[in-house]
Amino acid sequence: MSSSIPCHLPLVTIIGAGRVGSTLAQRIAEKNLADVVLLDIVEGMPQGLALDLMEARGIEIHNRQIIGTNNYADTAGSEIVVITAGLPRKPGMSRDDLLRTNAKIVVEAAKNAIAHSPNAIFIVVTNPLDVMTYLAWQATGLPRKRIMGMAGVLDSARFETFIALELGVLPADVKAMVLGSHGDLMVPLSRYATVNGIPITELLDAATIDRLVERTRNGGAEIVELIQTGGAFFAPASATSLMVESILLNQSRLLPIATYLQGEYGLNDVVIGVPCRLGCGGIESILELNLSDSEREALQTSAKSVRKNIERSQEILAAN
Ligand SMILES: NC(=O)C1=CN([C@@H]2O[C@H](COP(=O)(O)OP(=O)(O)OC[C@H]3O[C@@H](n4cnc5c(N)ncnc54)[C@H](O)[C@@H]3O)[C@@H](O)[C@H]2O)C=CC1
Ligand SMILES: O=C([O-])CC(=O)C(=O)O
Repeated sequence: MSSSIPCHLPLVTIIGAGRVGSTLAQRIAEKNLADVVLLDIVEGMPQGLALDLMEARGIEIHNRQIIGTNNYADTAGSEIVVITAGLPRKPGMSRDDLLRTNAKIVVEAAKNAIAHSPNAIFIVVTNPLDVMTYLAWQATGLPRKRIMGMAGVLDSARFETFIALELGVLPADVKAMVLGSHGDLMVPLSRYATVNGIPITELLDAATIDRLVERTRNGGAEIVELIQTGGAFFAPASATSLMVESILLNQSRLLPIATYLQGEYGLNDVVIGVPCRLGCGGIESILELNLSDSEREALQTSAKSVRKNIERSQEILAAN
C-alpha cells in the first residue's frame, strides 16, 4: 500500500545532556513533540539517560525515540538544535563568570551542529546567555530569525510565579514580560503585568511590586544558593520546551526572546531579550513596545553590559 503521508517525525537535538538538557529531552518526548538526540562529551552518560527515558515510554504513553550519543553525525537533519552544553555557575559566581569556559564550548557545539543540520533553528541556553547566543550566531552564520536564546520566558515565568504567590492566584492567570539581558540588569515590565487583564498596579502597592521585581532579578541566584551544586533546571527546561513547541507547532507565540538586534529599540549588533513572534520559520517578527523613558534607559544599560561582554568574548576566542 502506498501513502503520500511523510513518515518523518521532527527531530530535536540537545547538545549537553546535563540537568537542563536531560530534563528538556524528557519534556519534549513526554509532550510527544519530537524525537530527541541527546549529545554530550561524556561517554556513556547521554546513552544511559536516553535508555532510561526510552524505558519510561510505555508508562508515559508515547512513542518518541530518544537517542544518546557522543557523535554529531547522529544529529543530522535536526529541525531544532538546543545548546545547553557548558558549565553552570556555583554559589557566589555571576553568570558572566562563565564566559571564559563556555565561549569555546558553545562555538564548537554550534559549528559542529550546523555542519550536520544546515536547516535547523537554534536555541541557545548556555550562560552567559546573551553573549553565548551572539557567539553561536557568529559561528553558524545563520540569519537572525533562526538563532535565538532562551531566558525571557524563564525570567517572565519567575516574575509571574512571585506575583501569583503574593496574590494567591493561579500562576497561569498571571501574564508578565521580562526584557533585556539574562542577568542582574534584566528589565521586568511591571507596567504590562496583569492578572487576567487586570494590571498588577491595581492589585499591589509599589513597594511590593519592587520587591517582586528584585526577587525576579535574583531568581537564578536564589536557586543556585539553595542547590549549591548547580542552577535551576526544571523551569529552564519548561521554558525551552515552550519555545520548541511554538516552533514545531507553528504557534506564533509572542515571547521574550534573546535575539540579534539591527536597530530595534535603538540597539545594534547586540543580542538581548525583546518580544518576538515565534513560529515554524523561527522569529517571525520583533515587536517594538512603547517603553517609558526609564524602561528604555534600563534596556540600554542592559545592552551596554552585554556589549562589553561580547567584546571580552571576542578577545578570549582570538587568544585561543
Ligand atoms: N538561559 C537560561 O535561562 C539558563 C541557562 N542555564 C545554563 O545552561 C548551562 C547548562 O546547565 P546545566 O544543565 O545545569 O549544567 P550541567 O553541568 O548539568 O550540564 C552541562 C553539560 O554540558 C556538557 N558539556 C560540556 N562541554 C561540552 C561539549 N563541548 N560538548 C557537549 N557537551 C558538553 C557536560 O558534560 C554536562 O553534561 C549552564 O551554562 C547554565 O548556566 C541554566 C539554566 C537556565
Ligand atoms: O542562575 C543560573 O546560573 C542559571 C540561570 O540562568 C537561571 O536559572 O536563570
